Amino acid sequence: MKILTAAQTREADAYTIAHEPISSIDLMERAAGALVQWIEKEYGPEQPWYIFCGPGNNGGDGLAVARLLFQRAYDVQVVLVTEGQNHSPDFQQNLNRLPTEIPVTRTASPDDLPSLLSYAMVLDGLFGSGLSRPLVGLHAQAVQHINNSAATVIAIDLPSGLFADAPTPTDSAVVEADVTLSFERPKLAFLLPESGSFVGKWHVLPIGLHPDFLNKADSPYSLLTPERLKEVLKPRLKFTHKGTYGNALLVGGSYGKIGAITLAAKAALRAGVGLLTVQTPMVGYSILQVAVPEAMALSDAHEQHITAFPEEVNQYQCIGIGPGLGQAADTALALEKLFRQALPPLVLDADALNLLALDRQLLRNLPANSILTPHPKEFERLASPAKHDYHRLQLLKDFCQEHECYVVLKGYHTCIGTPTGECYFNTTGNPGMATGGTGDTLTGILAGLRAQGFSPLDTCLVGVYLHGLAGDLAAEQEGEYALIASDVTQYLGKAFQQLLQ
Ligand SMILES: NC(=O)C1=CN([C@@H]2O[C@H](COP(=O)(O)OP(=O)(O)OC[C@H]3O[C@@H](n4cnc5c(N)ncnc54)[C@H](OP(=O)(O)O)[C@@H]3O)[C@@H](O)[C@H]2O)[C@@H](O)CC1
Ligand SMILES: [K+]
Repeated sequence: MKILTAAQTREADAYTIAHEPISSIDLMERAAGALVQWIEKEYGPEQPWYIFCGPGNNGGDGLAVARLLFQRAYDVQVVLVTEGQNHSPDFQQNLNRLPTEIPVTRTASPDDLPSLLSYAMVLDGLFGSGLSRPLVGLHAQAVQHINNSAATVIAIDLPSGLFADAPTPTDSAVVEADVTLSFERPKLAFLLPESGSFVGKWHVLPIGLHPDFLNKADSPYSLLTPERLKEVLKPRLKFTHKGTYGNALLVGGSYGKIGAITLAAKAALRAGVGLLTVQTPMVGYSILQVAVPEAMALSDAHEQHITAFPEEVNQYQCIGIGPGLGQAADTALALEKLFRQALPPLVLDADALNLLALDRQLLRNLPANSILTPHPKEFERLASPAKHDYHRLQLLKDFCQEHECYVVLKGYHTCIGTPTGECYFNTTGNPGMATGGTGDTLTGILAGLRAQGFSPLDTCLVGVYLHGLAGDLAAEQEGEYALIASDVTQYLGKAFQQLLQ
């Protein structure tokens, strides 16, 4: 699902009005209808609803919703924060249509703002995608007033004060929503950590924007949806054997960190790889044989860390390097030597990335189409420090293009960058997965899939989605607090089943 900018959304709006065709006021009515349908499903008419409206079409949506909820016997009142501003035509028309029984507060100063009880519902229709500058004065005070209350806040389209696709200056006033109901597509701001925290749970409400426009719209940003993955992940075929599903090599572990490579190994097997070999330093050999009997073990000559990769690397269809690897000087030398050979596809994580960051020549020799799985700090060591989330996205696109690689930038909405400059945001996963070892399981999954012959892009898309989904299924049983990396691996089978259904 392509993510559109605020400007593209306006174009989609205009295109729909011209080509469906539909009048602008009817499109607003359709949007309001979608909001009300969602609200009716989730909330009964018991609580008082305070509908905050700004001067533009976001406020117009709020007014239309006020009328529709009133018709459904909801207890609604409207709070206008439009003093001294021109109303948009559709706002004005919906104000004219507002039943006279609905109380309307026209706010001229903060004293006019109604007190909001904890059980009240706030519908935030102050500003949407037409926000042109940070909120100040009475608008900012209205936002603070909402944020200081314990009321449940539902934002129309996006939380007021938040820019849809550009950095919102820190300490500017932004509504802290519990729920955001976004028309047709999510906004880029929802998917990034600095802005996404204002959004709460978000849902996309289709409002029938013209498919011709949506299909043609050009955007580097997409949301990962299961529909796309179902085309990639097929059931296994009759008469196949372990040779059909690839031979993966995982290299990592060091004294005290054999657990990391063990976690990766288990996940690679659960991801369906045909054969798995794991190379660890000597200290890991017995541990691995006991912990993962399905894998073959290779021992490095060194007791505590990796000093050389196997000679015959081309018998493998993918090499995953990094979990627990450490940053010893002779490990770095081994990596350098490895990169001088013709190699099967690579998945690089953790200390393999840190070694790349320390040696720019090594980074320049990175084989094309490698998959890198940094968290934001590791990524910034590889690229450069980011001033804000949007800057980090730009760095991601630049880095993937420059090094012809795929970067899985891990986070709440993990973002997969590609050599062609596209970015795919994941929607599975939960804060329970913010715990040691879940990154190692991801490396294992990716190496396992890549060895089975999935393209680097499909490997990233399927692997990242499944990893998050397994975490979600695990959290349903274990809860987010108690979730550990092994649970993710344990639920990987169920995640596959869900995706294959
Ligand atoms: N496309 C769709 O899918 C559909 C979209 N729909 C809805 O339309 C919404 C977008 O509406 P919109 O363009 O009228 O913008 P909106 O956010 O209401 O505000 C604009 C007004 O605010 C003003 N203003 C801006 N910044 C300000 C500031 N800092 N402080 C003070 N004022 C400020 C600005 O004035 P100006 O910048 O000119 O001073 C202007 O008057 C969208 O989010 C969705 O809810 C649906 O109805 C139908 C389908
Ligand atoms: K809003």
